[in-house]
Amino acid sequence: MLARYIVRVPTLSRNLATHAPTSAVAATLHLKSGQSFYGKSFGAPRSIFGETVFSTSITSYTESMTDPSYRGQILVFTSPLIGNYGVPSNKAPFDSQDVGVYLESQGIQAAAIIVGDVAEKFSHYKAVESLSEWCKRNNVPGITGVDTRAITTLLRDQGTTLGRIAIGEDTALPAPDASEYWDPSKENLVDQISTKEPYVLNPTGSIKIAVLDFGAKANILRSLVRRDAQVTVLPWNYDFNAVRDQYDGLFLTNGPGDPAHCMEAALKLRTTLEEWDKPIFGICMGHQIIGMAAGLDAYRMTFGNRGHNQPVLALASAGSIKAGRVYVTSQNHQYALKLQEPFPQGWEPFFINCNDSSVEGIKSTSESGKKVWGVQFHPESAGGPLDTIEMFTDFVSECKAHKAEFGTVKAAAEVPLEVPVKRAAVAATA
Ligand SMILES: NC(=O)CC[C@H](N)C(=O)O
Repeated sequence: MLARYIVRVPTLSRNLATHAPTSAVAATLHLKSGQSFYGKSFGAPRSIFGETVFSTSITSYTESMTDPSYRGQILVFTSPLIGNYGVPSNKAPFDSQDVGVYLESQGIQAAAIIVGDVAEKFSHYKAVESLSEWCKRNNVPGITGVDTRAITTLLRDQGTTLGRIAIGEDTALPAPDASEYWDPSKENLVDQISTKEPYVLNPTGSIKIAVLDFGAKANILRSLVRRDAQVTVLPWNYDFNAVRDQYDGLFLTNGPGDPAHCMEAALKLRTTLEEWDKPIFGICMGHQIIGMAAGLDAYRMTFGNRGHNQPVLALASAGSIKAGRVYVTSQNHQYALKLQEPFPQGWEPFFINCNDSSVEGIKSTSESGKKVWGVQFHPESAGGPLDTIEMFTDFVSECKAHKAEFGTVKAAAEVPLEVPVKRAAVAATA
């Protein structure tokens, strides 16, 4: 009888037995601005360079670290204890209904992580390894035992700063010269991470959405697939205009680095906006590209916004979004669109950040006759709140409505495939 009152915690006891303690190997974070922070190494014993940023998220370190937008960045977590629920398996069955991974991409994207106190013991029913073991397997270094509040205060005041993580023997070396620091914002990180070849997810979906991949988080693709969209993922600089009429909508994803490297995509999108009237939705980098195509400028913020608690005020209503409401959002960005007066013809601000008044969204005006939205935050969360997840439903519904009214027109690119067959058939019967 009593057995049913006994709570069983099998994963806890198993993990406690298998988890190794943090090494006593020294690790140092050097900042280009001259400060150094001394702690202990965990994860891979590898010295690296990167751009030092902080995130105020309390949970979801696994999702943040696999978010391709963190590529090249040394991620400082302000939450003092990280790792206590371990790391789940990243394997998900590739059944065309899902996207092949459980987390946000194949592996860890951040260059390194910095935590106040890494949890050596972890407990979660899905956990298969510790944060430290996962970092080691992915060749990603970590530092624990440093004052992350001090680092965060510095970064908040002086802005995102280039950094160097020195591990073990390298900690005896002097801090690098300013000229030695690697600056990821000088590189086209999107080109490194974007798919090289187009591929299709959920081929039986009821509407066809093309996705320009700037470094897509898996949950963006999942959020479309789960709304019954057939998703064609295209390289970031793909000539979408050549095939656009095969699709019922266009989606532009998040992505790492400076959006200026993606001007080529923004210019192509300008043509799309001029000549194509189907729904378009962009998130984060995708939103910045839409803004640049619309004629807005993007600028580098001091320390950006990274965290899962960013309040944004809706300035306009559209679909599930109601003007005047505040939504709490998940964010990870360093750049933003400049608020300008007046806004380009046919466009209006959609959301504004309640903390720093940065532009959080833009949309086409109702007079423009278009259905185009971009948001700086992440409605798909992973991690973070789902306040704005219905924006995906809004987008898919708009694509379906457009298709119901006008149908999907076959593109010129498809014609050569069909025309010879039809001609041959006609010739044979003549
Ligand atoms: N998450 C993103 O897409 C970020 C966009 C861009 N890399 C920025 O930092 O602003």
